[in-house]
Amino acid sequence: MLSVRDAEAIIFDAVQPLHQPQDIELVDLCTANQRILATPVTSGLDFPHWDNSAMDGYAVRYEDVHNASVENPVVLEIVAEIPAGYQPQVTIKLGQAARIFTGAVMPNGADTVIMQEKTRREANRVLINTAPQPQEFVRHQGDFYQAGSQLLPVGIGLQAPEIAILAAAQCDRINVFRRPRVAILSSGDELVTPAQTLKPGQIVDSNQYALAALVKQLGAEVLMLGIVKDDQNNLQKAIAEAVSQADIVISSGGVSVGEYDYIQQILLSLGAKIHFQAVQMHPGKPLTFATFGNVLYFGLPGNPVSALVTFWRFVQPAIHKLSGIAAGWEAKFLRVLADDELTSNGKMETYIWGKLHLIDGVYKFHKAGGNYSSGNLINLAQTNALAVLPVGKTQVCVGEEVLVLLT
Ligand SMILES: Nc1nc2c(c(=O)[nH]1)N[C@H]1C(S)=C(S)[C@@H](COP(=O)(O)OP(=O)(O)OC[C@H]3O[C@@H](n4cnc5c(N)ncnc54)[C@H](O)[C@@H]3O)O[C@H]1N2
Ligand code: MOO
Repeated sequence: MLSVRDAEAIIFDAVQPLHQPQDIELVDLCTANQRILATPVTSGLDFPHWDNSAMDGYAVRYEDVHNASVENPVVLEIVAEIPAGYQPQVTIKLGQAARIFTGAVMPNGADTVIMQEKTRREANRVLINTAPQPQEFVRHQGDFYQAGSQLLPVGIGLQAPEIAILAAAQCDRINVFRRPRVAILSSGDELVTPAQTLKPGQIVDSNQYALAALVKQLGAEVLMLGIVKDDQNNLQKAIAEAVSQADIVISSGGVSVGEYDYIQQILLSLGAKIHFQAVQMHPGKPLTFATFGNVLYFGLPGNPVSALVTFWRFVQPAIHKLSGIAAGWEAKFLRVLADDELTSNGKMETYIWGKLHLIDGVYKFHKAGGNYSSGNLINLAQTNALAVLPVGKTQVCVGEEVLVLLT
């Protein structure tokens, strides 16, 4: 059976990131958070724009103060006060200083700033009682970056620091990649919506709502296509429509070997390339992955926990890669200590849901209590990680290191 690692490689290989010109859209800086930059950003200005003070204090000539000490303070005449935001009009001559504030432009003649705490003010004179380093507390024009230098490359995720950089560079409209469009449908005659009255044998479609929440959290657009009955015509129509509208189609249910599990046949009849139909993992073995050109199709197992585990392990990284991010789309694993004994039959890569607790600065994995069934949603609530036992590993003891996937 296909290993999880090989399945992941097949999926990544099939993902074509949204890098075409038609995938680029212009957004306001205020709505750019979490978007992916689509064109590089270059600075039009040096930063800092001018030589300026890094402290509230006095702008002086180093040659005046380089021998200052508590025993031999230097007395300078204050000839100007320079608040931030103004162009100084004076030139500081020998024996002179300017009162200056953090961020204010350095006046001509001055090359060093003495911080306020190292001085004593006496009317229009200042006593300097410490020798500074040459050019101390002056931020020089272009120290941080120069006009023409690239500030941000294509493919990075925009968060607070990048947004600050864009604002400082006066980029108030930014090219980003459009959000991936993800269509979700649930298949099964037994399914009803949460609002419908349950008849004997029926089950509420919870997968669609959970998957939609996960897709939205990743910043992608969701198209909820509802419940599709296990009828070949209905399913064929629904999948064809989903493929025409979306970059990724996710269905859940109908992928194992039951008589009514039509999905594989339908995918083939619609011209899909089916890459695999099972993965050596538990839960989640009956996972189908197919492509229609650049459109990805994930047929997730119907069992609610299996649907979420396969989403976290495979669909989430695929959405990340598709979104145009340049690096770091892979599933993220942490090495932590097990706080419970974890077991597997050793035949499948086994995913055990639970919670990471931070104890004395060390993350410990505590498995969820109750019944571990891929049909039982209840103990998945409030979990934040999946411990992963590789094929062949049947037991992880308390205190042993284990790899966890953050969810
Ligand atoms: N003979 C075999 N039977 C099964 C196998 C197998 O290898 N051989 N694999 C089992 C495993 S493992 C899983 S997982 C399931 C996957 O089955 P399907 O993907 O075909 O899903 P369904 O049969 O449609 O449903 C399974 C289960 O999940 C419930 N379900 C389905 N959709 C939803 C939904 N949208 N929201 C909530 N719950 C849903 C459904 O009612 C069933 O209880 O197959 C095993 N069988
Ligand atoms: O692999 Mo299934 O996904 O156990 O319920």
